[in-house]
Order: sequence, then structure tokens, then C-alpha cells
Amino acid sequence: MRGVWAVERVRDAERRVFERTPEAALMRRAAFAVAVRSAELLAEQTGGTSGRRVALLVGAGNNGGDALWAGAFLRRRGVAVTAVLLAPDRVHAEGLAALLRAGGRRVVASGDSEAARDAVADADLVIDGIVGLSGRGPLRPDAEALVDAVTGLLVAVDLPSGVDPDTGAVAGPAVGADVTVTFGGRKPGHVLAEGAVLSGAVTVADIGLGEALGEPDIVLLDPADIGALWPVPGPEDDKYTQGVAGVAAGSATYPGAAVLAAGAAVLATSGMVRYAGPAADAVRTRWPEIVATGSIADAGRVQAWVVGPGLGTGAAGRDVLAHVLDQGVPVCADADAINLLASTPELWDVRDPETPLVLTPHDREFARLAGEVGTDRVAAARRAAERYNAVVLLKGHTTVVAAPDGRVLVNQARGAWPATAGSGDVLSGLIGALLAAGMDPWLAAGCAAGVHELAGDLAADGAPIGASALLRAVPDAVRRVRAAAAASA
Ligand SMILES: NC(=O)C1=CN([C@@H]2O[C@H](COP(=O)(O)OP(=O)(O)OC[C@H]3O[C@@H](n4cnc5c(N)ncnc54)[C@H](OP(=O)(O)O)[C@@H]3O)[C@@H](O)[C@H]2O)[C@@H](O)CC1
Ligand SMILES: [K+]
Repeated sequence: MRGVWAVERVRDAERRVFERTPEAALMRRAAFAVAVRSAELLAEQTGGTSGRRVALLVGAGNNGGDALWAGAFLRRRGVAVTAVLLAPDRVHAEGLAALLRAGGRRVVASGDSEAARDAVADADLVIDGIVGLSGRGPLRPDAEALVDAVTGLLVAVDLPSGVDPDTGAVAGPAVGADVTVTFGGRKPGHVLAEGAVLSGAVTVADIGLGEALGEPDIVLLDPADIGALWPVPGPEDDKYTQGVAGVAAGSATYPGAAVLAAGAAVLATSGMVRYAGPAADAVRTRWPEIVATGSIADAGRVQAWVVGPGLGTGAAGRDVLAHVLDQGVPVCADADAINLLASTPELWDVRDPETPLVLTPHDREFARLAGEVGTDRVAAARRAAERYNAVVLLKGHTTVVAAPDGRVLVNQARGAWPATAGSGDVLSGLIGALLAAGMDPWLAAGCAAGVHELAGDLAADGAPIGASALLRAVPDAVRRVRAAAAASA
């Protein structure tokens, strides 16, 4: 599991470390990491460092200081370095002095805009030290014009400028980095919203913040973590001991959601799957291993329910949801089940609040249930999780999973191909099977999201796919996460 720390936490850690390590030493460590990574990239892309051109975009604070020191270190490797000063009156004086001592050049962005533009356009690599942890709002016009002129590689110091450090949101022009070098640990801006894409490949440099950071605010599950958590049958197991998942989804007119959700439950674990609803014939035909019945009342016992995909929001759907919520077993409520919970608040009274519930809204469903998501997706998911005492999986390019006790994990997208009709039905089936296997609901949602994303990526392989193809790739995705776990054990 990799951690992500909110900016305030990083600031706290920084203050504690400053008590024993001078600020300048910390900055030099940070800058050295930026220089090392930049030199590696230059060597990979241009075959060397000596004589290569690097431009530094230098803003008003310590982020600019990092860039200037990185430039000084690169000078020692024979790189021609030009600092473009965006705020010459507030520039980090020691960093600038170090660069000039090392033989670097400087131009002032506003004073000599043509020279500044040329330095950036001609550079093999540009280092973005415009703004870091204190960044607010998008790039300002002078910086935007320079960033537009970049033709070479772009390395962001700490965060791509223009990305909100705590939410990853972008409200206008921003840097799109090839690589971001950050310090101590990832920040939310690297893994959420547009920031997850604009950060490029993130390198975390250890500058000695270490234990001062404490427990992370958000975690990222790696394939190896997911593989280690994925339920595996033992010799003593039979079809019942691994958990029976129930699926209440679909309609006679729209059986597809039921076929996809139930199929995902079949492929997620080797426990049994029951289906109840008007699509029983279609489900049985496609998945003969599923015990399917037309009526929820005849469904038999299960260890967890998936309810909602294709259910409809009429009286029949409402009755099914009420029945499922009353069974005292974990429930994954998706799609129309969420819409019903939003439109019919009495349904909450049926549920025993001690019974785990996983809600899997996209933004519009979330808005119906708990108000607009807004730019802070983690805060929104956390708020809803606490309010409903439920795990909330907020879908998006980066999926956020919040637990009622405040734990948050995010699942980063590998691409956008899985955003296709029926894809959510598959996700809910995976979650239901993991809940039936007895997994912690927050981890169940996170592991399902990770395997779902990987399955989409494997199935797509660079071309559009439907949800059926994603579903077929689920076994391969499970094999891969298990192999990753075995390799890291
Ligand atoms: N944490 C650590 O352990 C370590 C941190 N280190 C480094 O320090 C960095 C944080 O430095 P920092 O606090 O000096 O502020 P920083 O981000 O450079 O901003 C400076 C000023 O920019 C302005 N500004 C705001 N938004 C803007 C925008 N959109 N576009 C343009 N300008 C904008 C705003 O001033 P304003 O113009 O609004 O008055 C703001 O005060 C951190 O990211 C890391 O690189 C390492 O050196 C060592 C270890
Ligand atoms: K930056």
C-alpha cells in the first residue's frame, strides 16, 4: 500500500523536521532528487547530459528555490541551464546565487519576454518550479504563455503548477508534466481528478520527512496488495463456505445488467451465486452455474446481496431493495438502488445500520443522494460515508472509496476504456462476491475497483471494448494481481 498525505500533514512534518534539520538542507535534498531524475531523463531521451539545455520556470517561493538548486546541480553535469524568473522580486535568493555561481544564466520573464520564451522553447527539458504546495488556482497568464512554449520534456517540482495540491482539481491552464518529483510522500493532487493525469509518472524522493509524516490520509492499493487480499479457496472449502452472493438486478426488458453483475460475481470468487429477478431465464442461459429464481422471496440464503443494476425505480424495485436491506447481510447498492435510496428515504429505516453497506454512485447518483460532489472528491465521499454509515465508492477516472470511520483509498485509472455501458454492473458484481466472502467492505470495494480497472485495461489493449469483454478479462486480472502478490511475498 502506498500512502498519500494532505498538504497540512506535510507542512506539520516539515515543521517537526526543521527542528533538527535546517530548511536549506531539506531543500538541497529535494533539489538534488529533481536534478538526478532530470539527468536520467535527459540521458534516456537525448543520449547524455553534457551540453543539453534545461530551462527553469521559477516562481515566488520555495518551489522555485528547489528548481534553482536543481539547476545548480545540473550545471555540474555540464548542462546549460537558464532560469526564467516569473517573480524576480521574490525569487529564492540563495537558490539563484547558487545557480549563478555554478555558471547558470537568468532571464526575467516580464523584462525580456522573447529571451524567456526562446530559452523555454529551445530547452531539451523544462523544470516547473512555478508553484508547489502553496499553489492556488490555475497558471497565471505569464506562466501560461511560457508553458505553452515548451517543446521538450517537462519535469514538475513537487506538483504540476496549476493543479490544486489537496484535490487535484484544475480550474484553468495547468502544467502537464511527463514526470513529477515529489518529496516524502504523494499528495492528493497527484492521485485525484485531473492532477492524476497531469502529474505524469510520479517519483517520490526521500528527503528525511520519514516518520514525521505519520499515517497517510489516503492509501493506494497496489496490484500486490489486491492479490494478497483476494479470497482463495482452501482444501477444506466448499461452495457454501466461500460465501454465497445474491444478485437482485435487471428486468425482463433489460436483462443485460443482471447477466453482467451476476457473471462478475461468478468470476470473482469460487463461492456460489444466486440470482433473483425477472431476468432469471437470461441469467440461467448465460451462466448455468447460477441458481436463478424469478422472485426475491424464493432466493434462499446468501452472505451478501448486490442490488440495483437495471432494477428500475418503480414499486417493484423498491420492494426488492427493502427486502434485501432487511436480510441482515452486507449489501452492495448500485445504480437504481441508489436512486431509490435518494428518492425514498424511508428505505433507510429498513436497514440495520450495523450491517455493512457499500454504495457505488457516479457523480449524478451521488448528487441525488448527498448533494453535488464539488471539486474535493475525497471530502465529498467521506461526508457521505459518515452520513450514511456506509462505504461510498465514488466512481470517476480516479475512483475514491471512503469508509464511515474516515479511511479513504483511491484506485487510479489505467485509461478511460472501462468507462462504457454495463461496466458499473460488472463492478457491483465483483464487490458483492467479495462481501459474500467476508472481506472488509472498504477493502472489498477497493479490491474490486482495482481488478475491474485492470480487467478493462487488459481487455481494451488500446481499442474500445464493451462491458462483456471487460467481464471476460476478470480471471486474467485476478491471475495478475495474485502473481504480483506472489512476486512481492
Ligand atoms: N514540504 C517540504 O518538506 C519541502 C518543501 N519544499 C518545497 O517548497 C515548496 C513550497 O514552497 P512555498 O510554501 O514557499 O510556496 P510555493 O508553492 O513555492 O508558492 C509560492 C508562492 O506562489 C504564489 N502562487 C500561488 N498560486 C500560484 C499560481 N497558481 N501561480 C503562480 N503563483 C502562485 C503564492 O504567492 P502569491 O503570488 O499568491 O502572493 C505562493 O506563496 C514545496 O512545494 C516544495 O517544492 C522543499 O524545498 C523542501 C521540503
Ligand atoms: K511545480
